[in-house]
Amino acid sequence: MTYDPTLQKHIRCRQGDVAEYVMIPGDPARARRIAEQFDSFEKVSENREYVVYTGVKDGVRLSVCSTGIGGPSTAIAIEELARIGAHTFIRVGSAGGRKENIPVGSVVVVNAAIKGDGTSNAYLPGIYPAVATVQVTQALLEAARETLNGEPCFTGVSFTRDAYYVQNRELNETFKETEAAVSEMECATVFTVGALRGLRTGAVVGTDSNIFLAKQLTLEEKDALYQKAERKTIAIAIAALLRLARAGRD
Ligand SMILES: O=P(O)(O)O[C@H]1O[C@H](CO)[C@@H](O)[C@H]1O
Ligand SMILES: O=c1cc[nH]c(=O)[nH]1
Repeated sequence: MTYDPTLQKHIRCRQGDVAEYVMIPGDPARARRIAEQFDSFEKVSENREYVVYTGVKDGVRLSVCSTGIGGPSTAIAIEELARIGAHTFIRVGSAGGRKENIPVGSVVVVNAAIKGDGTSNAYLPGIYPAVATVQVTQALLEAARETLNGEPCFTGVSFTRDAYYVQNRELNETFKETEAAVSEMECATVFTVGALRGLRTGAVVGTDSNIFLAKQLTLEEKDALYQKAERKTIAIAIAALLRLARAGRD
């Protein structure tokens, strides 16, 4: 077998396999649903939590790579994708709403993250903020305006954390007074790895729950609302990447 130094250990992709513009959902099944929105696509690889598709949408080459749950596997995906040519990343995620005015099934463009995870802090000291790239956030907001036809789109900070089933009541209450809109497990890593490696990053999430709502829904009700939001997040992320690709990288 010929040795290919560009073959990446975890995502099992090599130079040429992925586009410069990549969507990075956590869930491998969502990666497939994203690729299905392209005009054409092929599965490039599948290994562990990583499944990679590359295709074309409106003449623009796009890829999608699932990252699994949490910072460690997400950082690996971004590092390896960047080594084979990707430079602009949009996380297309799910998240829990963290404000009473954010119903389940909402769309939220995340512009920064609280570094409550381990991975972002392993990359850069805690005092360095996790912030999305301005151009990517702008493109997401413009795409949301164009795609949602007047339906609401929230913007705010994500509380990124590692322990899904641990709630820190005190922090939750403190963050209620801030711009923290959602909680999830990858944005801080995405933004921090991007900052350190010279990559452009952004995020759009659909909410699948909200611990602050007085009336809690059943899992089935939440799933149904999330599915609708997910379709919107996918449309927004694709439209944003098309805008960014057409504008070129400055
Ligand atoms: O739906 P994804 O993108 O995986 O995102 C959220 O869902 C997972 C937890 O259920 C975590 O990865 C969290 O960040
Ligand atoms: O981390 C997450 C992801 C989705 N929904 C949540 O409530 N938390």
